[in-house]
Amino acid sequence: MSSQPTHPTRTTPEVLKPLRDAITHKPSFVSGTLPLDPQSFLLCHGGVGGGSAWHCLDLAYASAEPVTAGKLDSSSFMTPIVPERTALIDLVRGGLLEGIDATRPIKVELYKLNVYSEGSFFKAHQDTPRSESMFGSLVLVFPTPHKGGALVLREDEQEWTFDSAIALARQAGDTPSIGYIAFFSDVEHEVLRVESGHRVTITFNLYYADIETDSDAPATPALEAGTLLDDPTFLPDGGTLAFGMRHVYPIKDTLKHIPKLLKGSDALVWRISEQLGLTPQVYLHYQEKHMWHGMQLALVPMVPKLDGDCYEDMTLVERLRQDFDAIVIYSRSSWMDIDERINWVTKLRALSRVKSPYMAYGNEAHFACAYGDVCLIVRVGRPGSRTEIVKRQPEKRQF
Ligand SMILES: O=C(O)CCC(=O)C(=O)O
Ligand SMILES: [Fe+2]
Repeated sequence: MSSQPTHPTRTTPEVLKPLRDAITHKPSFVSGTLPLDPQSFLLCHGGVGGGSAWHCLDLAYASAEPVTAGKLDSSSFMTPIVPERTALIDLVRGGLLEGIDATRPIKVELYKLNVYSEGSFFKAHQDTPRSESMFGSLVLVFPTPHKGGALVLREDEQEWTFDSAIALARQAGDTPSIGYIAFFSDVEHEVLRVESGHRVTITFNLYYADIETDSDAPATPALEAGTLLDDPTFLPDGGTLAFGMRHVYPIKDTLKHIPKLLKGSDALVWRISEQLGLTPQVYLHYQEKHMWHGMQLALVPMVPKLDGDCYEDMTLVERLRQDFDAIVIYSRSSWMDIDERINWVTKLRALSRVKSPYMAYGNEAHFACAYGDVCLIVRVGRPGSRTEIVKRQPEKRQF
Protein backbone atom coordinates (compact mmCIF):
# COMPACT_ATOMS: atom_id res chain seq x y z
CA MET A 1 0.00 0.00 0.00
CA SER A 2 1.38 3.39 -0.93
CA SER A 3 1.68 6.07 1.73
CA GLN A 4 0.65 8.87 -0.64
CA PRO A 5 -3.11 9.12 -1.03
CA THR A 6 -4.41 9.76 -4.53
CA HIS A 7 -8.01 10.28 -5.60
CA PRO A 8 -9.10 8.86 -8.88
CA THR A 9 -12.64 9.71 -7.79
CA ARG A 10 -14.87 12.20 -9.54
CA THR A 11 -14.00 15.83 -8.91
CA THR A 12 -15.70 18.98 -10.14
CA PRO A 13 -12.88 21.48 -9.54
CA GLU A 14 -14.45 24.57 -11.14
CA VAL A 15 -17.75 24.20 -9.33
CA LEU A 16 -16.01 23.61 -6.01
CA LYS A 17 -13.50 26.43 -6.37
CA PRO A 18 -15.55 29.07 -4.49
CA LEU A 19 -15.98 26.65 -1.62
CA ARG A 20 -12.30 25.73 -1.61
CA ASP A 21 -11.29 29.40 -1.72
CA ALA A 22 -13.70 30.29 1.07
CA ILE A 23 -12.22 27.79 3.50
CA THR A 24 -8.51 28.04 2.88
CA HIS A 25 -7.87 31.71 2.51
CA LYS A 26 -5.91 32.25 5.71
CA PRO A 27 -2.25 31.32 5.99
CA SER A 28 -1.21 29.28 8.99
CA PHE A 29 0.74 32.09 10.59
CA VAL A 30 0.65 35.80 11.36
CA SER A 31 3.72 37.99 11.85
CA GLY A 32 4.79 41.60 12.22
CA THR A 33 6.20 44.10 14.66
CA LEU A 34 4.43 45.87 17.48
CA PRO A 35 5.55 48.89 19.56
CA LEU A 36 5.30 48.11 23.28
CA ASP A 37 5.72 50.09 26.47
CA PRO A 38 9.53 50.48 26.96
CA GLN A 39 9.26 48.68 30.34
CA SER A 40 8.10 45.53 28.54
CA PHE A 41 11.61 44.83 27.34
CA LEU A 42 13.03 44.10 30.75
CA LEU A 43 14.02 40.44 30.92
CA CYS A 44 15.14 38.80 34.16
CA HIS A 45 16.80 35.43 34.31
CA GLY A 46 18.06 33.26 37.16
CA GLY A 47 15.82 31.63 39.76
CA VAL A 48 15.67 27.90 40.35
CA GLY A 49 16.84 26.73 36.94
CA GLY A 50 19.28 29.53 36.20
CA GLY A 51 21.21 30.08 39.49
CA SER A 52 19.69 31.65 42.60
CA ALA A 53 20.13 35.37 41.86
CA TRP A 54 17.99 37.12 39.27
CA HIS A 55 19.70 39.32 36.68
CA CYS A 56 17.66 41.79 34.68
CA LEU A 57 18.50 43.24 31.29
CA ASP A 58 16.82 45.92 29.26
CA LEU A 59 16.51 44.45 25.80
CA ALA A 60 14.93 47.60 24.33
CA TYR A 61 18.33 49.14 23.84
CA ALA A 62 21.17 48.13 21.66
CA SER A 63 23.64 48.47 24.53
CA ALA A 64 22.05 45.64 26.54
CA GLU A 65 24.35 42.63 26.93
CA PRO A 66 22.20 39.62 26.21
CA VAL A 67 21.91 36.58 28.44
CA THR A 68 24.18 33.62 27.65
CA ALA A 69 23.20 31.71 24.51
CA GLY A 70 20.98 28.72 25.11
CA LYS A 71 17.45 28.08 26.24
CA LEU A 72 15.69 28.54 29.56
CA ASP A 73 12.32 27.21 30.63
CA SER A 74 9.68 29.47 32.13
CA SER A 75 10.79 28.85 35.74
CA SER A 76 14.17 30.49 34.99
CA PHE A 77 13.17 33.80 33.47
CA MET A 78 10.59 36.54 33.89
CA THR A 79 9.05 38.96 31.44
CA PRO A 80 6.50 41.71 32.07
CA ILE A 81 4.90 40.95 28.70
CA VAL A 82 1.42 39.47 29.06
CA PRO A 83 0.18 39.02 25.47
CA GLU A 84 -3.47 39.11 26.59
CA ARG A 85 -2.92 42.66 27.90
CA THR A 86 -1.43 43.91 24.65
CA ALA A 87 -2.61 44.07 21.06
CA LEU A 88 -0.80 40.76 20.48
CA ILE A 89 -3.82 38.68 21.42
CA ASP A 90 -6.01 40.44 18.85
CA LEU A 91 -3.30 40.12 16.22
CA VAL A 92 -3.19 36.36 16.85
CA ARG A 93 -6.97 36.04 16.75
CA GLY A 94 -7.41 38.21 13.70
CA GLY A 95 -4.50 36.76 11.75
CA LEU A 96 -4.65 33.09 12.61
CA LEU A 97 -8.11 32.09 13.72
CA GLU A 98 -11.02 31.93 11.33
CA GLY A 99 -14.74 32.34 11.70
CA ILE A 100 -16.06 31.69 15.17
CA ASP A 101 -12.63 30.49 16.37
CA ALA A 102 -11.59 34.15 16.30
CA THR A 103 -13.92 34.84 19.23
CA ARG A 104 -13.02 31.80 21.34
CA PRO A 105 -11.18 32.44 24.60
CA ILE A 106 -7.46 31.84 24.29
CA LYS A 107 -5.10 30.90 27.09
CA VAL A 108 -1.50 32.04 26.63
CA GLU A 109 1.23 30.26 28.59
CA LEU A 110 4.81 31.45 28.85
CA TYR A 111 6.96 28.55 27.67
CA LYS A 112 10.64 29.31 27.04
CA LEU A 113 13.42 31.74 26.30
CA ASN A 114 15.83 31.12 23.44
CA VAL A 115 19.04 33.09 23.02
CA TYR A 116 20.92 32.68 19.76
CA SER A 117 24.44 34.04 19.38
CA GLU A 118 26.52 34.14 16.19
CA GLY A 119 26.33 30.73 14.47
CA SER A 120 23.26 29.52 16.45
CA PHE A 121 20.20 28.14 14.67
CA PHE A 122 17.17 25.96 15.43
CA LYS A 123 16.69 23.09 13.04
CA ALA A 124 13.35 22.44 11.33
CA HIS A 125 10.73 21.02 13.69
CA GLN A 126 7.10 21.15 14.69
CA ASP A 127 6.15 22.22 18.21
CA THR A 128 4.82 19.32 20.25
CA PRO A 129 1.36 20.25 21.56
CA ARG A 130 1.49 20.22 25.38
CA SER A 131 -2.16 19.18 25.50
CA GLU A 132 -5.07 18.51 23.18
CA SER A 133 -6.31 22.08 23.43
CA MET A 134 -2.98 23.64 22.35
CA PHE A 135 -3.35 24.98 18.83
CA GLY A 136 -0.23 27.04 18.24
CA SER A 137 2.83 28.97 19.38
CA LEU A 138 3.58 32.65 19.67
CA VAL A 139 7.22 33.70 19.34
CA LEU A 140 8.33 37.21 20.33
CA VAL A 141 11.68 38.50 19.06
CA PHE A 142 13.41 41.25 21.06
CA PRO A 143 14.93 44.19 19.17
CA THR A 144 18.51 43.27 20.11
CA PRO A 145 20.66 44.03 17.06
CA HIS A 146 21.42 40.96 14.98
CA LYS A 147 21.67 39.74 11.43
CA GLY A 148 20.29 36.48 10.10
CA GLY A 149 18.18 34.19 12.28
CA ALA A 150 15.10 34.46 10.04
CA LEU A 151 12.24 32.13 10.94
CA VAL A 152 11.25 29.94 7.99
CA LEU A 153 7.82 28.26 8.05
CA ARG A 154 6.78 25.39 5.82
CA GLU A 155 3.42 23.84 5.17
CA ASP A 156 2.18 21.75 2.30
CA GLU A 157 4.90 22.65 -0.23
CA GLN A 158 4.66 26.33 0.68
CA GLU A 159 7.35 28.30 2.48
CA TRP A 160 7.33 31.68 4.19
CA THR A 161 10.19 33.63 5.81
CA PHE A 162 9.88 36.14 8.64
CA ASP A 163 13.12 38.05 9.01
CA SER A 164 12.44 39.82 12.27
CA ALA A 165 15.96 41.35 12.31
CA ILE A 166 15.15 43.31 9.14
CA ALA A 167 11.59 44.10 10.24
CA LEU A 168 12.76 45.40 13.65
CA ALA A 169 15.68 47.37 12.21
CA ARG A 170 13.14 49.25 10.07
CA GLN A 171 11.11 50.06 13.21
CA ALA A 172 14.09 51.33 15.22
CA GLY A 173 12.95 54.68 16.60
CA ASP A 174 11.89 56.21 19.86
CA THR A 175 9.36 53.54 20.82
CA PRO A 176 10.91 50.09 20.95
CA SER A 177 9.05 47.36 19.04
CA ILE A 178 8.89 43.61 19.40
CA GLY A 179 8.77 41.17 16.47
CA TYR A 180 5.97 38.60 16.71
CA ILE A 181 4.99 35.50 14.86
CA ALA A 182 2.20 33.08 15.74
CA PHE A 183 1.59 29.81 13.90
CA PHE A 184 -0.36 26.59 14.24
CA SER A 185 1.50 23.80 16.07
CA ASP A 186 1.75 21.58 13.03
CA VAL A 187 3.52 24.14 10.84
CA GLU A 188 7.15 23.16 10.41
CA HIS A 189 9.53 25.97 11.35
CA GLU A 190 13.24 26.57 11.47
CA VAL A 191 15.49 29.41 12.69
CA LEU A 192 18.27 30.08 10.19
CA ARG A 193 21.82 30.67 11.37
CA VAL A 194 22.40 33.96 13.19
CA GLU A 195 25.17 35.77 11.31
CA SER A 196 26.01 38.38 13.95
CA GLY A 197 24.69 39.83 17.20
CA HIS A 198 22.21 38.13 19.50
CA ARG A 199 18.68 37.01 18.71
CA VAL A 200 16.55 36.69 21.86
CA THR A 201 13.07 35.17 21.69
CA ILE A 202 10.38 34.14 24.15
CA THR A 203 7.86 31.51 23.17
CA PHE A 204 4.29 31.19 24.42
CA ASN A 205 1.98 28.21 23.97
CA LEU A 206 -1.50 29.07 22.70
CA TYR A 207 -4.51 27.10 23.89
CA TYR A 208 -8.24 27.25 23.31
CA ALA A 209 -9.57 27.98 26.78
CA ASP A 210 -12.88 26.32 25.91
CA ILE A 211 -13.12 23.15 23.95
CA GLU A 212 -16.73 23.49 22.91
CA THR A 213 -17.66 23.56 19.25
CA ASP A 214 -21.24 24.70 19.86
CA SER A 215 -21.94 28.27 18.94
CA ASP A 216 -24.34 30.06 16.66
CA ALA A 217 -22.22 33.07 15.83
CA PRO A 218 -21.91 33.43 12.05
CA ALA A 219 -18.80 32.67 10.03
CA THR A 220 -18.35 34.75 6.87
CA PRO A 221 -17.43 31.89 4.52
CA ALA A 222 -20.77 30.32 5.47
CA LEU A 223 -22.36 32.93 3.21
CA GLU A 224 -20.31 31.77 0.23
CA ALA A 225 -21.00 28.12 0.95
CA GLY A 226 -24.69 28.99 1.39
CA THR A 227 -24.74 30.78 -1.97
CA LEU A 228 -23.19 27.75 -3.61
CA LEU A 229 -25.84 25.47 -2.13
CA ASP A 230 -28.57 27.83 -3.41
CA ASP A 231 -27.20 27.43 -6.92
CA PRO A 232 -29.30 24.73 -8.65
CA THR A 233 -26.41 23.84 -10.97
CA PHE A 234 -24.20 22.91 -8.01
CA LEU A 235 -24.52 19.14 -7.44
CA PRO A 236 -28.00 19.04 -9.08
CA ASP A 237 -28.51 15.45 -7.90
CA GLY A 238 -27.00 16.06 -4.46
CA GLY A 239 -23.63 14.59 -3.64
CA THR A 240 -20.85 14.05 -1.18
CA LEU A 241 -18.15 16.59 -0.43
CA ALA A 242 -14.86 15.45 1.06
CA PHE A 243 -12.31 17.65 2.81
CA GLY A 244 -8.74 16.64 3.53
CA MET A 245 -7.58 17.95 6.90
CA ARG A 246 -5.24 20.89 7.04
CA HIS A 247 -4.04 20.22 10.58
CA VAL A 248 -2.77 17.31 12.63
CA TYR A 249 -4.93 15.63 15.27
CA PRO A 250 -4.07 13.04 17.91
CA ILE A 251 -5.03 9.49 16.99
CA LYS A 252 -6.97 7.40 19.50
CA ASP A 253 -9.14 4.28 19.49
CA THR A 254 -12.15 6.20 18.21
CA LEU A 255 -12.77 9.31 16.09
CA LYS A 256 -15.12 10.92 18.64
CA HIS A 257 -12.60 13.40 20.04
CA ILE A 258 -11.73 14.93 16.66
CA PRO A 259 -14.70 17.32 16.06
CA LYS A 260 -14.05 19.26 19.26
CA LEU A 261 -10.32 19.60 18.54
CA LEU A 262 -10.65 20.88 14.97
CA LYS A 263 -8.45 23.88 14.21
CA GLY A 264 -8.45 26.70 11.66
CA SER A 265 -10.06 25.91 8.33
CA ASP A 266 -10.90 22.33 9.43
CA ALA A 267 -13.05 23.81 12.23
CA LEU A 268 -14.54 26.18 9.70
CA VAL A 269 -15.70 23.36 7.42
CA TRP A 270 -17.41 21.72 10.39
CA ARG A 271 -19.13 24.86 11.61
CA ILE A 272 -20.24 26.07 8.19
CA SER A 273 -21.75 22.67 7.45
CA GLU A 274 -23.64 22.69 10.74
CA GLN A 275 -24.82 26.25 10.19
CA LEU A 276 -26.20 25.22 6.82
CA GLY A 277 -28.10 22.36 8.45
CA LEU A 278 -25.78 19.69 7.02
CA THR A 279 -24.17 16.94 9.07
CA PRO A 280 -20.38 16.80 8.80
CA GLN A 281 -18.77 13.51 9.78
CA VAL A 282 -15.23 12.35 10.46
CA TYR A 283 -14.10 9.40 8.36
CA LEU A 284 -10.88 7.52 7.74
CA HIS A 285 -9.83 7.19 4.11
CA TYR A 286 -8.21 3.90 3.11
CA GLN A 287 -6.38 3.16 -0.09
CA GLU A 288 -5.48 -0.34 -1.14
CA LYS A 289 -3.44 -1.26 -4.18
CA HIS A 290 -4.19 -4.92 -4.47
CA MET A 291 -1.93 -7.18 -6.47
CA TRP A 292 -4.80 -8.70 -8.47
CA HIS A 293 -7.77 -6.47 -7.85
CA GLY A 294 -6.14 -3.10 -8.50
CA MET A 295 -6.85 0.08 -6.59
CA GLN A 296 -9.71 0.25 -4.10
CA LEU A 297 -10.60 3.24 -1.95
CA ALA A 298 -12.95 3.33 1.01
CA LEU A 299 -14.19 5.59 3.77
CA VAL A 300 -14.59 4.11 7.24
CA PRO A 301 -16.63 5.88 9.97
CA MET A 302 -14.64 4.35 12.87
CA VAL A 303 -11.18 3.17 13.84
CA PRO A 304 -11.11 -0.43 12.58
CA LYS A 305 -9.55 -2.98 14.90
CA LEU A 306 -7.89 -5.35 12.47
CA ASP A 307 -5.27 -6.64 14.92
CA GLY A 308 -4.58 -10.31 14.90
CA ASP A 309 -7.37 -11.08 12.46
CA CYS A 310 -6.41 -13.12 9.45
CA TYR A 311 -8.47 -13.36 6.33
CA GLU A 312 -8.20 -15.17 3.10
CA ASP A 313 -9.56 -14.29 -0.33
CA MET A 314 -10.69 -10.88 0.79
CA THR A 315 -9.17 -7.49 0.08
CA LEU A 316 -8.65 -5.04 2.92
CA VAL A 317 -11.42 -2.83 1.53
CA GLU A 318 -13.82 -5.80 1.38
CA ARG A 319 -12.96 -6.61 4.97
CA LEU A 320 -13.49 -2.97 6.00
CA ARG A 321 -16.83 -2.98 4.24
CA GLN A 322 -17.94 -6.24 5.83
CA ASP A 323 -16.92 -5.50 9.42
CA PHE A 324 -16.47 -1.75 9.78
CA ASP A 325 -19.24 -0.13 7.69
CA ALA A 326 -16.78 1.01 5.02
CA ILE A 327 -18.17 2.85 2.02
CA VAL A 328 -16.39 1.94 -1.22
CA ILE A 329 -15.68 5.12 -3.16
CA TYR A 330 -13.49 3.71 -5.92
CA SER A 331 -12.73 0.28 -7.24
CA ARG A 332 -11.17 -1.10 -10.37
CA SER A 333 -12.50 -4.56 -9.64
CA SER A 334 -15.47 -5.67 -11.71
CA TRP A 335 -16.94 -7.55 -8.76
CA MET A 336 -16.93 -4.68 -6.32
CA ASP A 337 -19.71 -2.07 -6.45
CA ILE A 338 -19.07 1.56 -5.69
CA ASP A 339 -21.23 2.76 -2.81
CA GLU A 340 -20.74 6.48 -3.09
CA ARG A 341 -19.04 8.99 -5.40
CA ILE A 342 -16.91 11.62 -3.68
CA ASN A 343 -16.09 15.20 -4.67
CA TRP A 344 -12.83 16.26 -3.04
CA VAL A 345 -12.90 19.96 -2.11
CA THR A 346 -9.54 20.07 -0.35
CA LYS A 347 -6.71 17.62 -0.84
CA LEU A 348 -6.47 14.54 1.34
CA ARG A 349 -3.27 14.59 3.38
CA ALA A 350 -1.52 11.92 5.37
CA LEU A 351 -1.22 14.16 8.46
CA SER A 352 -3.35 12.30 10.98
CA ARG A 353 -3.10 8.58 10.28
CA VAL A 354 -4.55 5.57 12.01
CA LYS A 355 -2.21 2.60 11.54
CA SER A 356 -3.66 -0.89 11.83
CA PRO A 357 -1.38 -3.88 11.32
CA TYR A 358 -3.11 -6.97 9.95
CA MET A 359 -2.35 -10.34 8.45
CA ALA A 360 -2.77 -10.52 4.68
CA TYR A 361 -2.81 -13.57 2.45
CA GLY A 362 -1.30 -13.49 -0.99
CA ASN A 363 0.76 -16.39 -2.19
CA GLU A 364 1.73 -16.67 1.43
CA ALA A 365 0.69 -15.01 4.68
CA HIS A 366 2.40 -11.76 5.58
CA PHE A 367 1.89 -8.79 7.86
CA ALA A 368 0.62 -5.63 6.25
CA CYS A 369 -0.40 -2.26 7.61
CA ALA A 370 -3.56 -0.33 6.77
CA TYR A 371 -3.35 3.47 6.90
CA GLY A 372 -6.50 5.47 7.52
CA ASP A 373 -6.24 9.21 6.85
CA VAL A 374 -8.64 11.47 8.72
CA CYS A 375 -10.98 13.52 6.52
CA LEU A 376 -14.35 15.27 6.80
CA ILE A 377 -17.37 14.19 4.78
CA VAL A 378 -20.41 16.37 4.16
CA ARG A 379 -23.42 14.95 2.30
CA VAL A 380 -25.53 17.44 0.40
CA GLY A 381 -29.07 16.90 -0.87
CA ARG A 382 -30.67 18.16 -4.10
CA PRO A 383 -31.26 21.91 -4.71
CA GLY A 384 -34.18 23.06 -2.60
CA SER A 385 -33.72 20.27 -0.05
CA ARG A 386 -29.98 20.29 0.56
CA THR A 387 -30.30 18.83 4.04
CA GLU A 388 -32.17 15.75 2.80
CA ILE A 389 -29.62 13.14 1.92
CA VAL A 390 -30.22 11.28 -1.31
CA LYS A 391 -30.06 7.51 -0.78
CA ARG A 392 -28.10 5.88 -3.56
CA GLN A 393 -27.97 2.38 -4.95
CA PRO A 394 -24.46 0.95 -5.21
CA GLU A 395 -23.16 1.40 -8.75
CA LYS A 396 -22.63 -1.83 -10.63
CA ARG A 397 -19.36 -1.93 -12.48
CA GLN A 398 -19.76 -2.40 -16.24
CA PHE A 399 -16.90 -4.00 -18.12
O1 LIG B 1 13.25 31.22 18.58
C1 LIG B 1 12.44 31.11 17.66
O2 LIG B 1 12.27 31.94 16.80
C2 LIG B 1 11.64 29.85 17.54
C3 LIG B 1 11.78 28.95 18.72
C4 LIG B 1 11.08 27.67 18.52
O3 LIG B 1 10.69 27.28 17.46
C5 LIG B 1 10.82 26.81 19.69
O4 LIG B 1 11.25 27.17 20.78
O5 LIG B 1 10.18 25.76 19.53
FE1 LIG C 1 9.33 25.70 17.71
